[in-house]
Amino acid sequence: MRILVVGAGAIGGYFGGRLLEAGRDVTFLVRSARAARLAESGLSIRSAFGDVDWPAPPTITAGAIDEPFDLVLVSCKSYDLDGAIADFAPAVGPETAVVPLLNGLRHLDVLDARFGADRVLGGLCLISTKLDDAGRIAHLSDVHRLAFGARVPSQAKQVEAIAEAFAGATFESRASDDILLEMWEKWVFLATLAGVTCLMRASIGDVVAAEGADLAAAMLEECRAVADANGRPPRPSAFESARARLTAPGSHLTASMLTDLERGGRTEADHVLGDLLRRRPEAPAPDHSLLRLAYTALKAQEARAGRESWLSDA
Ligand SMILES: NC(=O)C1=CN([C@@H]2O[C@H](COP(=O)(O)OP(=O)(O)OC[C@H]3O[C@@H](n4cnc5c(N)ncnc54)[C@H](OP(=O)(O)O)[C@@H]3O)[C@@H](O)[C@H]2O)C=CC1
Ligand SMILES: CC(C)(CO)C(=O)C(=O)O
Repeated sequence: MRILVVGAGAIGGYFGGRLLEAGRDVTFLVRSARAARLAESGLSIRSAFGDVDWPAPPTITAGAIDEPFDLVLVSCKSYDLDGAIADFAPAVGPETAVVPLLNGLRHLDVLDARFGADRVLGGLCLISTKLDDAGRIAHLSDVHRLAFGARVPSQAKQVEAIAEAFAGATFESRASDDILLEMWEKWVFLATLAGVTCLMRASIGDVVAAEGADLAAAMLEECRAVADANGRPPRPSAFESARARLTAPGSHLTASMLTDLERGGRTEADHVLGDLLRRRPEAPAPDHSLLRLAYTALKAQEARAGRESWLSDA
């Protein structure tokens, strides 16, 4: 199976690197700066499950793809999706499976519109990784799970082939019977985690220590209500596990969005929080929900960063 990993960042670099390590046929679609760094320093993963140091991993840049791949793993940020789609489109042929690993759900509509829903499977990952200053992938948690699954019955054979390709790599992979539900469940959890940890600029344990566990639980309820209204109520076990993780004393858990926010870079606020707000059947009036507060806080930081960079350019 020829696998194209779109982006060799925190997620693509981790799972792509693990697949390379397991001997799979992997190529990374990268932009010029990342291509140069990978050519010079290689792909490095630092993880409790074992490090990877892969000198000069196979890379390709936009414009050089001249035939379809069997699997395209999409691992860019949501705000780069349109550009990435334009770049990897030549890799998608009639038999290609596109598996996105982004948080949220809106990307499915975007990918469906470009490639057709029968090309686009569902996917998600549970892991915490970031690129360190040297461009290495730092794996920060003791979890590295990837789930994928068919959204239409005709994708069953592709799911089998992907399961076979992923088996034996150093991460947990699983074909899901209801990947859309799992994506909603992760979104409900993640939107709360991102909302709470970005608003408070602190870990879950810090928020609990400040007697804010009830706020996390209340935001989780707001997110669950959106999933319910969209016909995808989280299963009780998934919801209870989310609530326990979001209110756990001493927990170091934060969302990857907090790392982006603290770096002063862009965040996926629109994709993760804004899209959830948009999917509410009816907004309260006036809308003083916690979800809107968290979204507005992130958008205000974006506005501030834009204004400050405009001032420093002037
Ligand atoms: N990090 C985490 O712990 C987790 C992240 N996620 C989700 O995974 C997704 C990816 O996040 P993450 O890996 O952290 O993000 P990163 O920013 O670390 O990586 C994204 C990569 O995509 C690359 N990219 C963007 N556009 C293109 C393009 N046109 N061609 C080639 N490469 C491109 C970027 O390249 P360049 O270097 O050129 O900018 C960057 O290296 C997000 O939706 C995130 O929410 C999900 C679970 C956990
Ligand atoms: C919650 C977590 C760490 C799980 O993978 C995540 O998806 C993120 O922070 O972006």
